[in-house]
Amino acid sequence: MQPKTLALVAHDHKKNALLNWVKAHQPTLQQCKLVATGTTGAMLSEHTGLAITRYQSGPLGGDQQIGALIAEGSLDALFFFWDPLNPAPHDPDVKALLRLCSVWNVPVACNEATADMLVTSPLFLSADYQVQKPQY
Ligand SMILES: O=C(CO)COP(=O)(O)O
Repeated sequence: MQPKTLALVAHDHKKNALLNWVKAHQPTLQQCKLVATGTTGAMLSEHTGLAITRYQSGPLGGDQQIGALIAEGSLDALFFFWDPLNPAPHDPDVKALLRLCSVWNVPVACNEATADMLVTSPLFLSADYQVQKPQY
């Protein structure tokens, strides 16, 4: 069974929240393949030592690169602590990424509470469980 591939993304005002969340769940997360947008990935690996594949920074296309993983069926879940209180210049990319999660039935957590539930879910963690991809 392949390890699950998880994407970790946070806007600047949410990066500390994501770091704290990652530290709290590090034993589980280190069994997964982790990918992230550029600045988020650099910050998380610097402070946790986790191996994280980094894509471009979000405003430079990183959200779209993670979206491409979704479209090719290579992502098992997205943890995206986006900032509801500050506008992002690449808001269309943010919306597109969240939209693809709905299109492809990819679990997505946008805050700590949902992220806690997803990453501790026996269903999600079970080796046999595969998210059902819709047929188009
Ligand atoms: O902007 C982002 C997501 O939309 C995150 O990008 P960074 O991880 O490069 O800050």
